[in-house]
Amino acid sequence: NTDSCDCLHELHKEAMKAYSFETRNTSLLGGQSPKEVVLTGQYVALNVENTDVKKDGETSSPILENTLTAVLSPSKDMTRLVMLFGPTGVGKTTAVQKMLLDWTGGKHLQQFGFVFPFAFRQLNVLKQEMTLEELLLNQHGHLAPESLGLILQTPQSLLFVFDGLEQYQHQLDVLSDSDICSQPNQAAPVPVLVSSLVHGALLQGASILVTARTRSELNSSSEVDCKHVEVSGFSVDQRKIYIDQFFKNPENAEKAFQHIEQKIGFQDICRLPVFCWITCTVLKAALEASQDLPETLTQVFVSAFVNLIHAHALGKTAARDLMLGLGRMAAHGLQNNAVVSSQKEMAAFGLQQFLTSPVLLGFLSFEGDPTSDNCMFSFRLPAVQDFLVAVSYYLDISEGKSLEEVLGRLEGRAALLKIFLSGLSSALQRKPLEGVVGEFSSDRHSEFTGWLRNSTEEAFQSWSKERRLCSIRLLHQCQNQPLVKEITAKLGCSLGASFEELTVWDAVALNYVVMCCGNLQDLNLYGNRSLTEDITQRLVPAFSYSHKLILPSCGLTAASCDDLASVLAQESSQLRLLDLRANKLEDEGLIQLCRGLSSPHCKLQQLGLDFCHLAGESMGALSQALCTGHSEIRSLNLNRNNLTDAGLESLTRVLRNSESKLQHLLSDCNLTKACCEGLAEALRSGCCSLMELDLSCSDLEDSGGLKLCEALKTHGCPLEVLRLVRCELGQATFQELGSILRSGSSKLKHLEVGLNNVGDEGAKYLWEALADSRCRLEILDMEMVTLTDNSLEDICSALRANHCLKELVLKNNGLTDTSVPSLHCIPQILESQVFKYTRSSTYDGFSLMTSSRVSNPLI
Ligand SMILES: Nc1ncnc2c1ncn2[C@@H]1O[C@H](COP(=O)(O)OP(=O)(O)OP(=O)(O)O)[C@@H](O)[C@H]1O
Repeated sequence: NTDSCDCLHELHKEAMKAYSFETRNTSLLGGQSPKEVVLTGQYVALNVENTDVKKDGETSSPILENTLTAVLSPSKDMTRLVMLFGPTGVGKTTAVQKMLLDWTGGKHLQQFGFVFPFAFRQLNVLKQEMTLEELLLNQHGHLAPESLGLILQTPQSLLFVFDGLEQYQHQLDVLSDSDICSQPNQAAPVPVLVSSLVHGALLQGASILVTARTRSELNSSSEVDCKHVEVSGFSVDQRKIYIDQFFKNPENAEKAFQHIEQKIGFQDICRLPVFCWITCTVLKAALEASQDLPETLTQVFVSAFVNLIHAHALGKTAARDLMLGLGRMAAHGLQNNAVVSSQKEMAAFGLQQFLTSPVLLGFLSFEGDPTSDNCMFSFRLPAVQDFLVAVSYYLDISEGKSLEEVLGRLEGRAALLKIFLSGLSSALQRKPLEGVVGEFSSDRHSEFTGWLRNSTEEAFQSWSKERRLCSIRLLHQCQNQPLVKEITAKLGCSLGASFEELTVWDAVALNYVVMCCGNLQDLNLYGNRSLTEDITQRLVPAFSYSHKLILPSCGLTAASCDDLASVLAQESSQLRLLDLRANKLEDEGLIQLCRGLSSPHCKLQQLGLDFCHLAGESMGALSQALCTGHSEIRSLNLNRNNLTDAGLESLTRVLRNSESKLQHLLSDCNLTKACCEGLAEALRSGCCSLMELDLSCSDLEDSGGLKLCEALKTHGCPLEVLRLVRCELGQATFQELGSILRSGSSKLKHLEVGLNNVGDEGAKYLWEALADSRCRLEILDMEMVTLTDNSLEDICSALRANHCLKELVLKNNGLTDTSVPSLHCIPQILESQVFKYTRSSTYDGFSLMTSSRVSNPLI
């Protein structure tokens, strides 16, 4: 018995070597036949994602074959059902074909004595009732009827593979008990046999592998152990392997790979092996003919379609009719989520005349006689459908559907369609296609251009980041420089793509748009966490065309600084403001950036480096760059770095340099009193142009504070804004500040000294100063300096006497109901708009600190 079973097993394996899930021929839009891919060694191992089977410690996505072998390993007598799913063209059929051939060759799935492959599409045509044994004989002619009893005796050793669930015209639902077929020799309709197998009623313990385009949740009975495995398509590395194999010529392979990675593939489309096949075929033809390579996705599809029509020598009228018929089929499929069309529907789409023509196989897949009622037709790739809908929009004005109608019917599923509509709106891009199908309608062209103009403006005024990014992609795809320039001019030459996840292809699109604009005011990429080195490198052209470049929280590291430096050093660079806040540049990054800052071409005026993980080491390079004589830097923000006193000391070189234009230095950076000596000296040097200095959050203490006061007292000290918040200052510094403000020699207009614990006594010096007519202070921030109601009288008299102050911040002090209402009664506070704001902010802070002790004075 065992011997005969072994013999049957070998016989079956031998026969399965010839089996093919699909009999399709290689076609431009469909790819190579899965079997050919495997037999010619073109198969690139695929990975899986989101699998129900997880292995501990696995970091990268596992290889598909290993996962399937593992998940199908029998553990108990329960039927195992595995759904292998992924979008069309991702390689499911090819993968199961590979598994089958591996099994026949003794690799993978060796736990099974017999693997029985089926294509769902072929099961549709079996209308008569039959037994499972007859079904097996029908599909696998090499089996002898008398051997089946023996083979089916041990279900655990059997694997049934069903490919292409979406092509199946029946459901796989659980059957009612009366409908179930439980015996291999019991006759039933084929859908009942299949469902009974899948749900474990027939041949319990057998394994079932089903492939489907979407994750289908089978309404399975409890006896079935159902697992899902998702095919994720080609990663970048796998694309590289595929392209190298495809081209053979390494130079062309590299060109094609770079071209796909940088320009053409996007929106995940190049994860699909079938897309790689189409694109490689088009690129290969162009490279061999020494033609220009397609620059956009639309150009790839235009080339593919033109090649197909040429290959079948179709005349213009026939080609146009074919495009229109396929366009109707595509629109019907997209609108109704219909995967297959019947022969009757094909006639309704106007494709009757093509049913017997070989050209149809170039665009569609079908099995058997295309004129028979049973034949079902489908597209191999949804992108082909989108392209056809776009082509027929421009070709067919007779049906009168407006663009809004066409897009509206597809609701959120029109992204790719818009790409093709935009691409085909370009005369240059559609020209080769017009050469074979005739001219596109100019009315349609105007309608689309108007729509693009409006939708782009709306997108950039909206909060939707997806819409903005989508607009950038559309503008790139249309390759229409005057139009892009006109639209961006209307947007005030300001582009924002904040909080996006820009891909390499988006970077290409963004570059194109900025180049068309020529002179961009702002480019705001705030919070683009994905600005990797690779992407910044590609964005160099866009960066150097921008006046203001906003890049906070973009995940930039030192690796990107070389590219940023090259932007600054470009002779044509327009950059005036560069905001790099909250990126982990570190000293290494800043040192590289300094290469650009010291270039004679650098025109930068404002540089934001706050919270960039800088320590003091890079300050030497920075001060050297700012002392070059041609530096235009006026504002430097180094807040929230760990500069150290030595780092700041290096920077004081810049302040002493008469050619430096630095006016604003923000460096709330954990400094100590040790930095004050050098700083004060620089401020007194007479060469310093610094108007704003922020040393908040540094342990300056009175000894540091007094040194700074020395500088403030010096005639000609340019400081107008000084922030010394939380600097451990005491009354001595406040006394000195008060006397400087009263002296009338200081230019100080804005003073922030909050979070220094000086109390009423310390603050008193500033109230006295405010009361003095020589005090020029306009803004005074005294948040949380432990004021109490005892200061009330001083504050009131200072405010009554003062005529300069515009804003006073008293948040988070110990003022209570006793003082706050009196403050509100001061005429200056009541009259001035700014005071009104300040008044409420005073109350906010006040209530925050002492809400348990006061009632709301404003009620
Ligand atoms: N692993 C692979 N290596 C090389 N080429 C592949 C691979 N997988 C698929 N292809 C190419 O992509 C084409 C489409 O693949 P396949 O038919 O297997 O996709 P599918 O997921 O079964 O699609 P559908 O859901 O439409 O049936 C193949 O004809 C082949 O040219």
